[in-house]
Amino acid sequence: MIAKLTDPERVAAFAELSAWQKVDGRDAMQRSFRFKDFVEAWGFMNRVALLAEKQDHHPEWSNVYNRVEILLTTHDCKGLSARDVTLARAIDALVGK
Ligand SMILES: C[C@H](O)[C@H](O)[C@H]1CNC2=NC(N)=NC(=O)C2=N1
Repeated sequence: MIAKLTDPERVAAFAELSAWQKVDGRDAMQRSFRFKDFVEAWGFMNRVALLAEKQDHHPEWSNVYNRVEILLTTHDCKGLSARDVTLARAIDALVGK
């Protein structure tokens, strides 16, 4: 069973992943992305989907035209874990931050 992040790990994670925000009422992190159009947004989602499969860790997300909302949390521990940090880092690397 994967462990939830400790308080110091949580502080470090949100400091490092500064584009990600805490979520009201859930132990999760979220980030919004905006692209030129749907094709760009969909291309990004394809890349994230491949990362997620490779990491066996899957986002909760939605898309409206050129916007993509991603929420990361770990269902296995009902909260944030190191898996979310790893996936968030990889997603940030896809968009160059
Ligand atoms: C069986 C499979 O490895 C698990 O269900 C994985 C798949 N993807 C997952 N994704 C997320 N976000 N949380 C999980 O706990 C999780 N568990």
